[in-house]
Amino acid sequence: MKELWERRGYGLGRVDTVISVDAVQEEARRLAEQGPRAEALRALVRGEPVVEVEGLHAGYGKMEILHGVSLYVGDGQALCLIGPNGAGKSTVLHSLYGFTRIYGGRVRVGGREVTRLAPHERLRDAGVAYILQDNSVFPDMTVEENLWMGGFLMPDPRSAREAAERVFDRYPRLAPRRRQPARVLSGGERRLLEIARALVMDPKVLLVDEPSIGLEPRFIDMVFEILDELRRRDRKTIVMVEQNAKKGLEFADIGYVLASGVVVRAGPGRELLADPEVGRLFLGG
Ligand SMILES: Nc1ncnc2c1ncn2[C@@H]1O[C@H](COP(=O)(O)OP(=O)(O)OP(=O)(O)O)[C@@H](O)[C@H]1O
Repeated sequence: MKELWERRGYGLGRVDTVISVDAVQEEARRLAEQGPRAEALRALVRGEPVVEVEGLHAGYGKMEILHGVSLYVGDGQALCLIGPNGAGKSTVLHSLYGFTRIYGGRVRVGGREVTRLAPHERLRDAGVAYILQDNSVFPDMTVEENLWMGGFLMPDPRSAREAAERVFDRYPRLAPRRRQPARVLSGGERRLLEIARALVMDPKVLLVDEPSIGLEPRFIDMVFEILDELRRRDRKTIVMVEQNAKKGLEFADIGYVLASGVVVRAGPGRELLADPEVGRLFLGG
């Protein structure tokens, strides 16, 4: 109790806060007990997991947001996290990339322990790339400069440019725009550029935060087609958060429902989609 109190950073003497911290802890424990066991989550993976999260307690500063999250996803598989606002979905991605403080548990990628690695080490050494939610292009840089930025951890600028050329070859739609500032791109092209930039380092794992946010339907379909090809053809492992639960679960091999920092349900994406309880809570009945 004292430890959680300190993690949450509350001052002494606030009896109401003591009760609420206890309540949070109790609620998380209750939800976790009813939720799926680690073995059941592990069983959703084909073969060896590429990403393995075990009993993760993580948050920001002294505020614990995830209360013992386990997560497994394999080669060429996509896992989609859904759940209410504030459930901690983005915090799971942040923790996989090294943006959070970890209080307990561990994260392994490709069999390698990365729990304590910084984001740049996870990208460079473990092949984990993070595609931010919403507009993260550098608007005043050209399209090709944006792509070069994706190779900022490469040993020299030439390798970054060569890798960027390979990405241009793959997404010819970007090539005619290469010398234009990224700000002139449409919303869909920007999202494509964000994905393309993450691919410059040829990562194994793609963390994708809200790929459909702010896009028109035809661009949403384009983005999911690109992700599908990356999963099937390139055998990338994808962990995504998606507010559009229907779209996300239709796409994902594995779906997790997160609530109050705990995994409360999990299953093959389409099975979860058909789950009446999930439908009632997230799909409007
Ligand atoms: N960088 C941060 N620093 C401090 N607290 C944060 C930070 N990012 C998120 N939080 C807090 O963590 C909790 C979980 O937020 P998170 O964004 O992970 O939830 P989410 O399930 O992704 O929600 P949403 O669907 O609204 O994006 C919230 O209480 C939020 O205020």
